[in-house]
Amino acid sequence: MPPKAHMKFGDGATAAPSSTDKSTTAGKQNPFSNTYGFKTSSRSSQSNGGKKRARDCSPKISGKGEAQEGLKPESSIAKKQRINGPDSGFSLQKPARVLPNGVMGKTIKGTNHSKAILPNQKAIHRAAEDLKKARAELPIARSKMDIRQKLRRNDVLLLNGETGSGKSTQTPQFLYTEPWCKKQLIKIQNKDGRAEEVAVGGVIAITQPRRVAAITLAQRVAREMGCTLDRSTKQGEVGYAVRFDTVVPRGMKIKFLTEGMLLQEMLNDPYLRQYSAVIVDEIHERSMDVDLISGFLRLLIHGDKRGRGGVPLKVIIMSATLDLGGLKTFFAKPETKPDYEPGKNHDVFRKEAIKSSKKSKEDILSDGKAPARFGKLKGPLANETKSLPPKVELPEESSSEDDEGVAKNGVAYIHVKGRQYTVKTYYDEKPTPDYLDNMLKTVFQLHVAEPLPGDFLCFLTGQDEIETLKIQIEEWALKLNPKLPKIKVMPLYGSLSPDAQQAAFDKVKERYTRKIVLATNIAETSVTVSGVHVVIDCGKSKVKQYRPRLGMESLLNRPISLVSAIQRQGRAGREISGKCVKLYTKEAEEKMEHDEKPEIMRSDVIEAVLKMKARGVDDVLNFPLMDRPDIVAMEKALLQLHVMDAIDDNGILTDAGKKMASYPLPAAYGRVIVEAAKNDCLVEAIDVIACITSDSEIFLQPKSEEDRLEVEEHRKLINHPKGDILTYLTTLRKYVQEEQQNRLDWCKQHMISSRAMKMAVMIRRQLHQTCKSQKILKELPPSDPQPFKEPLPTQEDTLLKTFVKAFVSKTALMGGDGLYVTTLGRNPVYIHPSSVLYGRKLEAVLFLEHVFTMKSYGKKVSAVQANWIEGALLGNRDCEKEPGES
Ligand SMILES: Nc1ncnc2c1ncn2[C@@H]1O[C@H](COP(=O)(O)OP(=O)(O)OP(=O)(O)O)[C@@H](O)[C@H]1O
Repeated sequence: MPPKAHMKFGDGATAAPSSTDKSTTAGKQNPFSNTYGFKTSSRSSQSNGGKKRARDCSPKISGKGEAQEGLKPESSIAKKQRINGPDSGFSLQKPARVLPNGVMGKTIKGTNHSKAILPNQKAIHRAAEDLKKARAELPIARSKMDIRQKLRRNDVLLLNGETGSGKSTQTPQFLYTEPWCKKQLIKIQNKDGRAEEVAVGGVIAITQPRRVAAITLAQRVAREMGCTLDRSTKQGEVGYAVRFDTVVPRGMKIKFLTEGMLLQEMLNDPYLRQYSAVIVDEIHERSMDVDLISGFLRLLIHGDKRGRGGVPLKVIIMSATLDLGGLKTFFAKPETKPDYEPGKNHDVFRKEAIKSSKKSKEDILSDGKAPARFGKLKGPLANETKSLPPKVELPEESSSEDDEGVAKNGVAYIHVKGRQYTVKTYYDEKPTPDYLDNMLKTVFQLHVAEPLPGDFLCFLTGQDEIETLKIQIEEWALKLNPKLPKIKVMPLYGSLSPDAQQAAFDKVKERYTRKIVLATNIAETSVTVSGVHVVIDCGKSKVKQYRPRLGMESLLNRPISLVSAIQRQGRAGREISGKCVKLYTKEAEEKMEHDEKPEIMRSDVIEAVLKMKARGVDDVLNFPLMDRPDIVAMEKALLQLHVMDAIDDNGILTDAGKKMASYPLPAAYGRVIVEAAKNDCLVEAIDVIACITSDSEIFLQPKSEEDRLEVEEHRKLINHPKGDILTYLTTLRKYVQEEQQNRLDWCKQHMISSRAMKMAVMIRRQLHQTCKSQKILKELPPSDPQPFKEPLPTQEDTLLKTFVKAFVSKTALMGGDGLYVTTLGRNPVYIHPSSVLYGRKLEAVLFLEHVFTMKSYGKKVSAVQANWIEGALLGNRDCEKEPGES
């Protein structure tokens, strides 16, 4: 609870809550204490439509107004909302049902099941019509013909446009009717040399770094095109594919999908035959998958097109913060001799980008006027400053075209200037050590000052911070002056259920309420969170870092890059002019790295190498990567794959390797599955892997001592003395022995994430099916619930040995000084407090994850035997020794 001394906001002199940290309170006295509320009518009368609405939304007025809104003529504000916002048009009419794409539907009498809603076609088309005007006003609309022309004459287009200019939603819609986008029946020669007729093209793929962006963009584009899109859609022009959720309707022309899904599709369709074009969106994120996709696309554009019957694949690369120089040379026709050097692009990009950022400092996002609300501020918002331009100019020669508009190097380029709405940026005056505390205060300062409608989107580093801040905001909100708008806090992070994620995007339904979305960087690119006017950026994010010395990956909290700062800022000003409040100084921004190092250069590349091999790349060292990791790292990955039997002595993918690559899992878990199939513990191994690779932690941490004692009591029944692997096995089996309707209670009792368990069950089902189709699982296990069966001690050891085989690099032995040292590298490692083995001294341990905080910790730890490790290192699968034997 916040300290009692906190006054209610609006109680008079000090509206800002007091802080335990006096230094951060200084200079942060709430400047709005006398200006909030609805009395100062002069402010409201000066306001724009949004501010006027704040008055309309005061409880008294809105109470009356809302009841009659459906009858009232549509106000100009409501009309504006309807045009710009996804749901606002219908919120006035109180439909009985709203379809997942935000469009009204009719319910068939006698049923209330959502699938039974017949979409009201007229309403859908009217919604699309209403959006037309807003679409026509997007900056990219002016480039429509140019984009079409360039792609008629060239196969590659680099499209650089500012955040919110309309790239993701409009580009595929400009292209799907193009003549080159028609599906064609083509005769090709198949592997056996025989002629075969295949369909090529007809669909445009557009990749997104994250599932939430793929789904929300698909829904928006469907709405703009006047078609339905939900899980029951059978016919329609727009679809999407993300893990565990694919909607691919008949007649689909545009498909949003995650980068991982496109790579997965390439396993079965290496020539991407179903596509006429692939749009790679947000390439600046430089995930490992996008780097691999870029390499494969380069091979498809410039290589042998026989697999596509000679039909070219168009490639469009898009970003607001695109590194153009390197990409131009990367995709250029080899015969034009671009000065592309694999593995060296990141530095080239960086130099060009920094040079360009320094060259031009005009504020392209700002309208140049001080915003009325912040004109006389003190404290963190006082230092109003102009934002850095997010664009990077393309070097002159690259746009050179012949008279027909054909780019000499095959790579066309378009820069879309401007965005629809302005964004004002504000910086902290001085650095603050506790960004969470700073965020909390800023949220309330702005809440008091900012009119409704106007939701906030706050960027934080991870789930824990988000959940902590959510509780704090909700506690503080209880103390607010009741005249102020209510607050609804919506978390948004990767491991939330899709429905919970979607809720953060929906317009808030409660009256006189401000939505405050607390997000990780999953909301950083591509997305439009409806209703958001203000972005608050903590300036940090969690970054995965490979530590070659330790041979392990860790998650580190780091300042974001300039590119991320621009993207975060770009989440404001999408439906109306906005503000971005940065919880760092202008100087700190100037010192930011231009961009994040590409993932492939800071990660263990074993996954990348396996993915390349599985997609037919024999010579991985010469695969065209924009940036190639250190040759030593690549060789190490090849060696690891060889040790795992994924590749043979000649570097050719083995059957085991093919299987490993087919699971949507890190290579080592794939290896566990292959090994478990041999050791007759496949079903058990799948249960454990499903829990571990669920997208959030299964075991929740008790928040109080009381909770801890209670949970410990319940968890005694699932905690296993041999460690976390067997604890996961017990947990999943105890969970699925419960009837569906009891599972939530069971999870609550054991403080287990019900959401994570549901995901684990889905992963488990997917793995059972894949293994069955690979014939390593004879039959699918009987469906749940099944009675709990404890494995025999020998079965437990077999399972642990199987994991040791795949994770031998993550084992440690007890040293003479009572500390664990890793088997490879001899580095000290400690058992993490979250492990059931915390504090135990054992002969040897296996840990599946590693984190580096104050110390080097192993997580998900199991007790193993030194001779199993030795056996695994020697590749001796049959190294048998009884427990306790020295
Ligand atoms: N889900 C949505 N709800 C409401 N408006 C949306 C939605 N998606 C897009 N828009 C509108 O369309 C505009 C263009 O969005 P789009 O995603 O195409 O831009 P973009 O150039 O790809 O931006 P970014 O580079 O930030 O991803 C937004 O600024 C917003 O006005």
